[in-house]
Amino acid sequence: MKIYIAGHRGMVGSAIWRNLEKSDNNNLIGRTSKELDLKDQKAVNDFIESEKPDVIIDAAARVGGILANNEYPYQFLMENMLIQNNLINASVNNKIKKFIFLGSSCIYPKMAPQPLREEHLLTGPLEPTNEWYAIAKISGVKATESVRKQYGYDYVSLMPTNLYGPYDNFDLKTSHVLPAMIRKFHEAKLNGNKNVSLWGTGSPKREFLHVDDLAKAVRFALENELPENLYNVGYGSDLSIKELAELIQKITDHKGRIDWDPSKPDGTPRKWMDSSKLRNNGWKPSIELEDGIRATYSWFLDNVDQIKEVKINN
Ligand SMILES: NC(=O)C1=CN([C@@H]2O[C@H](COP(=O)(O)OP(=O)(O)OC[C@H]3O[C@@H](n4cnc5c(N)ncnc54)[C@H](OP(=O)(O)O)[C@@H]3O)[C@@H](O)[C@H]2O)C=CC1
Ligand SMILES: C[C@H]1O[C@H](OP(=O)(O)OP(=O)(O)OC[C@H]2O[C@@H](n3cnc4c(=O)[nH]c(N)nc43)[C@H](O)[C@@H]2O)[C@@H](O)[C@@H](O)C1=O
Repeated sequence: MKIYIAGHRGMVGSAIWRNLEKSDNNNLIGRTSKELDLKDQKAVNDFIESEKPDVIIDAAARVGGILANNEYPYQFLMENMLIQNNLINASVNNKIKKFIFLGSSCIYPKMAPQPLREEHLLTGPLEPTNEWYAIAKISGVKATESVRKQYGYDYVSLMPTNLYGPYDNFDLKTSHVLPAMIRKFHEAKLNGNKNVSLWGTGSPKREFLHVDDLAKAVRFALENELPENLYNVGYGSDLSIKELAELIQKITDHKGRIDWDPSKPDGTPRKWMDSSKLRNNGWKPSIELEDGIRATYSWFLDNVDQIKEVKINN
C-alpha cells in the first residue's frame, strides 16, 4: 500500500513512519516543507496527481504551545487551513479513497463537560488562546465528514490529546509544556540547580499521550474502516501542571525551587477526553506517563546538541 505521510519529519509524522515502516507491504512517501510547501495548492495537487498514493495521513501543521498559539493567531489559523485544505482537496480531486486527518483536543469548548466526548464539538465557546488553531482543526474535521457524506470515501479525523516523545519541539517560546519542562529542569540542574520558572498557576490539568501510542491509533485507523468520522485519542487520565512539574523535576533529578509566573496564560482549565469510542473499536494506549517521560528524557540527553527548536516568522 502506497502511503503519503504529510509532515513525516515532525514528532507525530516520524512516529507514524517508524510504526508503519515495520510492515514491508507499506510503501511510505514523504516530502519536507522545503521540497513541497503544503501551503501551495498547485504544488500539492501536482504532487498528489503524480504520486497517486492509496492513503494520505496528514501530520503536517503549524504546531505550538499556548504562547505561540496566542501570539501568532494568523499563522495558526491560516497556515493550518491552507495545509489541510490543500491536502484534502487534492485527495478528493484525485479520488484518493482513504485519508487520516489529525486534529487536537482543543477543538472542544473551553468549558465542555469532562471527560470530553465527540458530541461536545461546537456546543460552546472555545479557549481564546488557541481558538485560531481550533477553528482550523474544526474545519478539517468537517471537511473529512463532508467527504464521507458526499463521496463515501474512508476519511477519518483523529483528535489526539497533548502528545510528547522523541523529535518534539524544545524551543522554550513555541513548545508545549512537557518538552519545555524537560529542558528547563535539565538546564537548571546543570546550572547548579537554579530555580525553574514555569508559566501560569500550575492548576490546569492536562492529559498526555506518548506519540508512539498515537502512531498505533493511526495504524489502527489505517487497517480498519472505522464506522464514524471523529474519534478522540487520549491516554485516559490527566494530572495538574504542578504534578507534572514535580514528576519531571524528579525524573531530571533537579533539586531547587519552582516559581510560577501568573502573567503567562493557564489556558483551558482541563481537557480530559473520553476515548471510549476508539477503545471500543479495539485501540488502547500502552505507555505509562512516567515511563514515557523517562524514555523521552533519555532521548533528549542523547540528542541534546541537535534538538528541534521551531521558530515562527510572521
Ligand atoms: N504536539 C502535540 O501535542 C499535538 C499535535 N497534534 C497534531 O499532530 C500533527 C503534528 O504535530 P507535531 O508532530 O507535534 O508537529 P511538528 O511541528 O513536530 O511537525 C509538523 C510537521 O509539519 C510540517 N509542516 C509544517 N508546515 C508545513 C508546510 N507549509 N509544508 C509542508 N510541511 C509543513 C513540518 O515539516 P518540516 O519538518 O519538513 O518543516 C513538520 O514535519 C499536527 O496536525 C498537530 O495539530 C495534535 C495534538 C497534540
Ligand atoms: C496540544 C495543545 O497544546 C496547546 O494547548 P495547551 O495544552 O494549553 O498548551 P501548553 O502545553 O503550551 O500549556 C499547557 C499548560 O502548561 C502551562 N505551562 C507551564 N510552564 C510552561 C512552559 O514552560 N511552557 C509551556 N508551553 N506551557 C507551560 C501553560 O501555562 C498551560 O497552563 C495548544 O496548542 C492547543 O491548541 C493544543 O492542541
